[in-house]
Amino acid sequence: MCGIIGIVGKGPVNQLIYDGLTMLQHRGQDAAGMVTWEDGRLHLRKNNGMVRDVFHTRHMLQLRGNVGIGHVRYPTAGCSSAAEAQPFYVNSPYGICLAHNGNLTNSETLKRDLFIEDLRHLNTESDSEVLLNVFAHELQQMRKLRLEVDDIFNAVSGLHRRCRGGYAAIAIINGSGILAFRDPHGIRPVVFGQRQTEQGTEYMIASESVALDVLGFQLIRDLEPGEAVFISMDGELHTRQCADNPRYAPCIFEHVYLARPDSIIDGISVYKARLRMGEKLARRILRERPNHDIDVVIPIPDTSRTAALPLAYELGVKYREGFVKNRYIPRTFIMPGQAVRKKSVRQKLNAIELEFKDKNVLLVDDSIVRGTTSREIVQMAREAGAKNVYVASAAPPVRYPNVYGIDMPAADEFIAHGRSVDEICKEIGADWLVYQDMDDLIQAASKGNPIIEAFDTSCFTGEYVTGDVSQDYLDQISCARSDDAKNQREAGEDNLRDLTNSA
Ligand SMILES: O=P(O)(O)OC[C@H]1O[C@H](OP(=O)(O)OP(=O)(O)O)[C@H](O)[C@@H]1O
Ligand SMILES: NC(=O)CC[C@H](N)C(=O)O
Ligand SMILES: [Mg+2]
Repeated sequence: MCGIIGIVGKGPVNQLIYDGLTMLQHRGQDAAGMVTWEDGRLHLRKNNGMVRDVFHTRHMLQLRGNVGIGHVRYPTAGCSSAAEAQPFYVNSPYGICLAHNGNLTNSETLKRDLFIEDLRHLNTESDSEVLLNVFAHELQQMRKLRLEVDDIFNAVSGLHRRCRGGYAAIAIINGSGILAFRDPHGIRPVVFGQRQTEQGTEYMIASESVALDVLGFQLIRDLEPGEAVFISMDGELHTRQCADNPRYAPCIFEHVYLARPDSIIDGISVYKARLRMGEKLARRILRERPNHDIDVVIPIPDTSRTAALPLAYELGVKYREGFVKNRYIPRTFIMPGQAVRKKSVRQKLNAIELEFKDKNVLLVDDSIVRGTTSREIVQMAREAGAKNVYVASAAPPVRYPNVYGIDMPAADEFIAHGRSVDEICKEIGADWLVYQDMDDLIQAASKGNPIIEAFDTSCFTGEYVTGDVSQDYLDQISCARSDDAKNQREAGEDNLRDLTNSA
């Protein structure tokens, strides 16, 4: 769940893209990048780090032009090296840069095809470089010096036929304009909007509408599954459905955790969806424990706060912010490696003792994945003097890997894997644990837009909307991307760097 952005403006776009990327920072904290276009030249800056660390004044001065794209990365493929930061660039045909949110599930096959049949070299392990090269190859097939809009859309159709998985992407094609497309299930989000200036209309495309709001763009709409939007360098907008069998099935985890609450995704207010999750969870609690003895509801900041408030209200119990969040520690779930995640939960959250002392507290989180947060937090609540510690999760147990752009590759890393709810409760050290029902979660999201009848719920149900995720593939990613595998790889990379330095 990286963040992507693209702007065709009437003046310099570097500061707009920088500001937009900071609004999408919650989608990727590992690396950031931006490319701008100016009279046939592409200016690129990307590196590991948060947006504020990657772009310094000297870089911003270089990022000239009225058209550009940007990316914040949370790796789901390859490694976390700066070489895999995005946008990626390919010089032929035309000069293209691409920023990708999602994960391809057939990238190994595509890599082979690209090398053997399309004679293309890939320089990293990133699936996004694969996506860019597939697109570049499809465009090259047109054999045109000057591209027509239909050529570009036909290339996207060709890409849809070859690529599998989740992908929302924005590309800049030298001399032509900016293109965005969304996979045929619309798994990852993309919206576009416009704003009027004295020089004419400016267009913006982004992962989440919050980036448009803050930069003063009005939301036009979401891209539909399989659809593409193209905005020429001089600001003409075109859209086309490019997939043969598009079917809406967006990722429900965007509504649970990934997206900001002030975004609207596929016509659904994420904020309202979370409020409904809280209400539904309260009703479940009342069904299971009509005579509960909860004294106070305490959210686990940040994401669960939206759901915890209506939950407390429905229960008729006080809502108290018993944990204070250190605003300088970012999201822990998307940090790379268990040791840093665990340490960061302690640095991030601190208990206010008086809200816990001698009370039966209900701690509310949006989701429990590896259990890093809940294990620590339950212990902190006890240390703060709580009498009984209950935990409620606004999403059902996460038991299956995600393969569409969330880095949850190894089922045995999830606390709910192979455990009953009672066993999970024991594992996190709580006195009682309750999860949201799957149907309630789907209703909480779909009520915002009844047109969307299906969601990708794979991490809860093991049903993958693309219908082509084999056990073999799941075994492969578990092997390649588990925390252990990453640790080993990173140790190897350090050795390599040392060797390189000493050479
Ligand atoms: O069970 P776990 O593996 O710990 O994952 C789940 C936790 O991680 C996320 O919080 P995070 O700190 O990433 O971000 P937030 O501040 O947006 O809640 C999420 O909101 C849960 O609290
Ligand atoms: N989280 C994402 O969307 C990741 C994009 C891409 N698969 C990468 O690893 O860089
Ligand atoms: Mg959290």
